[in-house]
Amino acid sequence: MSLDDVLIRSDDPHHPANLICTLCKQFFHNNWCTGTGGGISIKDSETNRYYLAPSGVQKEQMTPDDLFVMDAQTLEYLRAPELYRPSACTPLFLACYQKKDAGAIIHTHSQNAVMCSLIFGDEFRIANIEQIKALPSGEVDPVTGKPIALSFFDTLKIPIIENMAHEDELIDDLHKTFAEYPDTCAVIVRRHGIFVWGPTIDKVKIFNEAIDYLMELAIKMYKMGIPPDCGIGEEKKHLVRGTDA
Ligand SMILES: CSC[C@@H](O)[C@@H](O)C(=O)COP(=O)(O)O
Ligand SMILES: [Zn+2]
Repeated sequence: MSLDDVLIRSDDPHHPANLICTLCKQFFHNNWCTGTGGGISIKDSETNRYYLAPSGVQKEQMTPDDLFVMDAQTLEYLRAPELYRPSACTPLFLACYQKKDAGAIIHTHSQNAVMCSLIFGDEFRIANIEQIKALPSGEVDPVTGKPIALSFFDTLKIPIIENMAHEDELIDDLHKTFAEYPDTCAVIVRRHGIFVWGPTIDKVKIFNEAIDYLMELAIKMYKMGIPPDCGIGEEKKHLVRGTDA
């Protein structure tokens, strides 16, 4: 096998080159990555390489041959398919790798993220919902060294930044949210979608699914007049009568 092949060929379904393609197919069917929008980048921790999708392609139709591979140390491309440019989101993915020590990043154009960005101001908030427990609090257990999840009684807060004409123009606001929300694992981009990151692709997939569930629920609560971050038992006094049949 040539070096080019070695970078992307594996029988292991969990190899980053295979996983990016499999997950993008799944995300297409969730309406998260359609019409070329959205994408995934995964770091291979063993080889210290970033796997990146090409730009402007139907993400659900990608094969490992279409992927870019970058050396995480030198940031040089080890593999760059001639036909393509790397994803426009590459600078944002690199920021998550470098500043958040991410192992993978998922970007979707989820309509739930877009709707929440229209409903909320600078911050998406939802509280006291069981699914919140799938998300990290940012704290680490001093004894086990493992990350501590949010509690049922916590409020999930995700910053919302304004969209720009080009992805790379989001970089300053992304860095600002890293400073202002050191514990967040996601940023919503208004009228655009969401970026979610975490230590491994398995974790990021869980975070993205949990956040999307919570955004969908928040939209339903909002429609019923219930503030998504209202306290337990407070919902009844907000409920818009006659719309809950
Ligand atoms: C439908 S265009 C979407 C892009 O502008 C971008 O936001 C995006 O999500 C994917 O960019 P890409 O360069 O194709 O990886
Ligand atoms: Zn996008």
